[in-house]
Amino acid sequence: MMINSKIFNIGDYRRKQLDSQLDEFTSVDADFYNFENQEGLKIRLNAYENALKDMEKWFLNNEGVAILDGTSSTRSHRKWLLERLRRLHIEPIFIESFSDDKDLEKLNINALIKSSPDKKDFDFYEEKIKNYIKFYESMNEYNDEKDYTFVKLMKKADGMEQAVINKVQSYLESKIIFYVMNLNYLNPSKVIWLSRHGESVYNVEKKIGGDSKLSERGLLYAKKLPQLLKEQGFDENNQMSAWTSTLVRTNETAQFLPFDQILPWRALNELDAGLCDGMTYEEIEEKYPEDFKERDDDKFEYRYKGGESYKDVVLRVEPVMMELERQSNVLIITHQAVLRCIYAYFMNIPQDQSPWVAIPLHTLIKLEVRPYGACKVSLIKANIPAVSTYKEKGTSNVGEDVSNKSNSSRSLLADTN
Ligand SMILES: O=P(O)(O)OC[C@H]1O[C@@](CO)(OP(=O)(O)O)[C@@H](O)[C@@H]1O
Repeated sequence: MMINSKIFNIGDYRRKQLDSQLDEFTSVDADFYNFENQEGLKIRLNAYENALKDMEKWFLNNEGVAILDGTSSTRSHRKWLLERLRRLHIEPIFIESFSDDKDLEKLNINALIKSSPDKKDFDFYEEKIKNYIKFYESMNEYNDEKDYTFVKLMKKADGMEQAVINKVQSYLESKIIFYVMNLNYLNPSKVIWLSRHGESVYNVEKKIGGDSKLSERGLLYAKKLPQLLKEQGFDENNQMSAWTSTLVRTNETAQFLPFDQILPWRALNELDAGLCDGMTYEEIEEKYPEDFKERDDDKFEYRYKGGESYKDVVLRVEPVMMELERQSNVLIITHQAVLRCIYAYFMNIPQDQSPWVAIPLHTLIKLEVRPYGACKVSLIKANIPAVSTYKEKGTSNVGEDVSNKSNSSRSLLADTN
């Protein structure tokens, strides 16, 4: 949403603190979360103090949204926190998520075991939750919190889903609430599949933009795509949908998929190259040398004459990202620039670097999204030759066939978090 933001995770501060106190880090046990455990309470308050100090420093140089990621499940803690924040002239929104659904609890714990830096033990998390519940005071039940800005999201085992929103006072707050209401916050793990369209006639001719058909090799990729998904364990009984752009090359790539739903989105169309649409990079360099350089210097912000910038694309794909937050088992077939934006969102890649991520043709990308921001990437190569459409900074060369080169410096970072 183009809003600068930073996460301050209380668990990280707690771990840092304990790490320095102990010779070898041993994670806390579940009793640490018992509010009668004075030692545990002290350590956690201290972690909050340290996070707030860093947050204050961050706000000196940044405008935006700081996310204080910690549990504030009692009225007294929230009161303490609110006072501390107001002293720093920071106005908080509290976010509460509530569920009494045991199946969801299990799902969450199992996901945590995979990716949390704390104990990898089911009983530990069950015990920790029990300790929290003992002292839990929900936000909308107490009059003394009527002036707090908060959103409480509820998902009950009986199927009831509700949101309570209190005292929203600014545009930014309403944007944040819109965002969190769209998050599938209680279902922590999911798989998203990404792919560029098959090689297009324009890709072969080194032209950008346009609305050309697939090349012969591109069509081979389209035919192979269902098999690639199957080999990855995609189960035809699972409800799976593909989202494409409205352009011919992505629709042709999706044509052999045995899915119930294939949904074309205009928002997934390729970055609009405006006056340069249909040209090669060499032609652009020759005809508009200043623009060509300007784009290389700041590719994220540069807007083609009569066209778009990467920044414009990020804003335009927002509805797709919001919908994606709710979904799992979606295959998105789109274009080089749009895929970079989507990939950067999940992989936390800084804006200025995102337009330079190499996303090769004829490669299926599997993203396993997990809590703690960890995301596992696997690249599944179709082994069908294709040109490269990657343009290095400072040159106008593209077109080399890189489909069989693995681990080249240009390939997208695999298996990072
Ligand atoms: O931002 P750069 O690196 O120019 O990449 C975007 C370009 O990628 C291309 C291919 O060169 O996309 P596409 O995936 O639709 O084939 C162009 O149409 C588009 O202008």
